[in-house]
Amino acid sequence: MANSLLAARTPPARLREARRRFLDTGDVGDDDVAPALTRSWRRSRDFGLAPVGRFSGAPHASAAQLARALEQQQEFVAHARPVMEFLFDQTRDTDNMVILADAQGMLLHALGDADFVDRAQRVALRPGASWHEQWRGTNAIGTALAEGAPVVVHGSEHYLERNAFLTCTAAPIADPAGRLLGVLDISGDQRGYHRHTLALVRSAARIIEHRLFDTRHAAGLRLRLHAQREGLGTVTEGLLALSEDGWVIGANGVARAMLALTPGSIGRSTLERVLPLDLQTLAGWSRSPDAVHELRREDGSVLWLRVEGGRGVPAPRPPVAPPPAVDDALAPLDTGDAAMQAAIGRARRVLDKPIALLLQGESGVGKELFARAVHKSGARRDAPFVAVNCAALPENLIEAELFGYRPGAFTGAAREGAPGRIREAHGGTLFLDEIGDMPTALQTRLLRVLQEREVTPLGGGRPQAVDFRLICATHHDLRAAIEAGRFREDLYYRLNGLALQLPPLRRRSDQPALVAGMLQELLPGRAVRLASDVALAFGRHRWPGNLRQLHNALATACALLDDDEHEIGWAHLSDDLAEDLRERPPAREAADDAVDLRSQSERTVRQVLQACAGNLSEAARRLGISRNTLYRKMRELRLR
Ligand SMILES: Nc1ncnc2c1ncn2[C@@H]1O[C@H](COP(=O)(O)OP(=O)(O)OP(=O)(O)O)[C@@H](O)[C@H]1O
Repeated sequence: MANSLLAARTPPARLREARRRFLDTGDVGDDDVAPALTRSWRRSRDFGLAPVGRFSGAPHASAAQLARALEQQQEFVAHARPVMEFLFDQTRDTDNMVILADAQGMLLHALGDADFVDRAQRVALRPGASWHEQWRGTNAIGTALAEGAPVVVHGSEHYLERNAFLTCTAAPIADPAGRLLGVLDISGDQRGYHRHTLALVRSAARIIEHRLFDTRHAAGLRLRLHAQREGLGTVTEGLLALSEDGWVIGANGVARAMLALTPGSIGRSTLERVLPLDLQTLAGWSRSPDAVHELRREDGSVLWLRVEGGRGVPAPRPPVAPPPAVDDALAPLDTGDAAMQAAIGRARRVLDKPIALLLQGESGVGKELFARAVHKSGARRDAPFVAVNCAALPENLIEAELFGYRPGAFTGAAREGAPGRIREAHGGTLFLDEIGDMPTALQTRLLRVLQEREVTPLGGGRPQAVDFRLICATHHDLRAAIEAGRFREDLYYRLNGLALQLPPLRRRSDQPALVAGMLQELLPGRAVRLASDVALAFGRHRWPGNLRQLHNALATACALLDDDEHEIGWAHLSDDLAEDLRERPPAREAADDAVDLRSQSERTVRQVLQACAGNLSEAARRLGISRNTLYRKMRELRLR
């Protein structure tokens, strides 16, 4: 349902009165004001924004930052552009702009009527500007993101008075795994408001979601669903993608609503769980892709569906050709999860460039494996890959291990000396794991090596030139370590040419594919799979040890499997894992999200405080919050 914040529902005089009362007392005092509008005004107030008077400013991406954002969201923007052009054609000469923003509210692309663009420029409706509510208060882009639903924000519903000349309509766009990608918006002069704009923007957002879905799942088994037979093939149909063994691996917004799927359940639910249909029947239906089938659900309602793709059925041509498959050492790590795909795509772009990579992620997510794959995919692949775990070595040995030593440099040193791991990596890649655990004295030496590209062994001697690609990994928050004085800030910037975040297993949408890959590697040539109840329990589990834990669990199960067995059941699992799996973790997603939000907020506050060299008034201004709110946040985050 759209959250219409429309003034049309609240007469202008009542809205003005409600706004005045809200600004005076913090309460709208009018039941006719849409709850979504009240929520958004409250958020705007809590961000410390001043509704009238001088605009306190908002971040604007540099040309390079915008180019990087566009590159990262290439697929999203490519699918949105033609739809935006169509929309622009529909609204041409009506003083309007069509705008695409990312999930943080940054404008990525805009098309507009020249006359209106001039006025819009003054409020920064141009690519690179941020329209997150944090900076601009109630506005269609920021509010659609905050509410996760289509909205119209008209005239003085905007929190900032300077935006009251606008009428804006926006709808969020999600990827096939249900993750928010951004927002499509039409903004224009409020005098030209047209009630049909909301329907137009919602349909356009759905078309973009459809295009993304069809491209992402072009080669797989797809279901088109609708409550009415005639609805199939329209933008109101539900779309579901299935893996060959029956896991739901994608669903558009309509299908998610229809089947009560949360984004977190994609990759973790089987076909049988969401529809009264088994895989065998479906496989039969997929042989006649034009046939329409009727399905009666448990509650008596009827769904019509069409099955496309899958084995033996040629998939229809995708509307836009998917990017060519790359056959490098990183390719096997791409088993379909969007966050992994993004990390792999970004790593590929810097493969042979002198840019240090910083891999971040929980223990066991595969950081070292990723680093090895980066090395093997680049031009240095035949030179050494040298891995040093900074946490595993005693402090007094790391120095000798890394930098090498001359004969007799210290008691217990090898007689002939040692070149050190850094020199061993010459020509190849140096991988420093757990870099956050490196003692500060050694951080200074490492920084010097990185700056001067030469190493001086312990015990003296001539510096030796070294040339290596640097990849570091950590599961610590290095920014927090900098704040705490445990990590050198200058070194951090040297290591962090490009930071890549590898997702924890519980957040990955490709668990079935990962399991299948690991089983193939553990028992090559044997078609072993998980029993369906074990697979479901795996899908629900938190996996605190991530891929390492999953791999160990499967290795144990394979060892316990008889030669003639093909299914891993409860009996093949270690007792403690089976016990953990049987316990359903309560409200896991919500708890995770709360932690994520907290760390995101912590990061932003830290960054801004750092950028303002501790000047709290300036930091509060840049964060768009009052000094008191900043004090409170700092206390909550234990920053003071
Ligand atoms: N894509 C994958 N396919 C199969 N197994 C994997 C994959 N990624 C990781 N693993 C398994 O997980 C183990 C841990 O991976 P890795 O050492 O790369 O993680 P890490 O993030 O560097 O861990 P830590 O932070 O503890 O050093 C590997 O030994 C391997 O068994």
